[in-house]
Amino acid sequence: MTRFPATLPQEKTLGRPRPDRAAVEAAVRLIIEWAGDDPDREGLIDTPARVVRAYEEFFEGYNTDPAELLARTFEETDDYDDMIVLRNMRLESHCEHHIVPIIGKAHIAYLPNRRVVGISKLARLVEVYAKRLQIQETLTSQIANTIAEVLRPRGVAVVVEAAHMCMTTRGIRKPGVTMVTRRFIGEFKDDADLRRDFLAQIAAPSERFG
Ligand SMILES: Nc1nc2c(ncn2[C@@H]2O[C@H](COP(=O)(O)OP(=O)(O)OP(=O)(O)O)[C@@H](O)[C@H]2O)c(=O)[nH]1
Ligand SMILES: [Zn+2]
Repeated sequence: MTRFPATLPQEKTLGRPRPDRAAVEAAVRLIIEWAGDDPDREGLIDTPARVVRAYEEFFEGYNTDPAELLARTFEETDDYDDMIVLRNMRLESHCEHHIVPIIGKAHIAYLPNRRVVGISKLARLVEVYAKRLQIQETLTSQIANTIAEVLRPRGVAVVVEAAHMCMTTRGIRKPGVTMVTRRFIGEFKDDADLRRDFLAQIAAPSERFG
């Protein structure tokens, strides 16, 4: 039996009112002072503005509706009905607990139900959710749920493997540890052979073709 999530996670974040840039720069200046440095010295004077520009990049996923990204699909794929896999996508995110980088990779597969999507859109989908604050479990589920809801494929599989800098560079400090999260929907959930096939695909050595 094919199971899909009933609805997409609510996009409560889109269109929220935001504080203005000057207020955010002032907050960064306060952190510099709190750390014990002088925010007016030459090397730091432009830092609040730089940090805000950098954070704009890190959090740009709040500006895009993920479902809209996948809206443009190609119908009628002749008879292609096997899995479509996008593997080894670099993933850069920030954890919601410490706002510290999460670096890793994502792998996505889906079993089309006549409709396919441009492959770059799947990579963009990963990017949109990665450039928001969340935990890795939620990130993994959101990517899978959106593909399931918008494309209505026969199945979706998402695996994320990442290192959390909040665990490697501070706190417990365990460099080399990675976290693996997986979400299987539809036929990937029901069919252990299919799941193994997908996991073998993403484990295989990959060659750089270009
Ligand atoms: N499950 C999960 N935990 C995460 C993720 N990112 C960070 N964490 C954890 O979130 C937890 C937050 O725990 P707290 O005790 O509130 O924070 P903390 O005092 O900074 O904890 P330590 O990191 O253990 O020093 C930590 O255990 C982190 O390792 C994630 O994506 N998923
Ligand atoms: Zn963290």
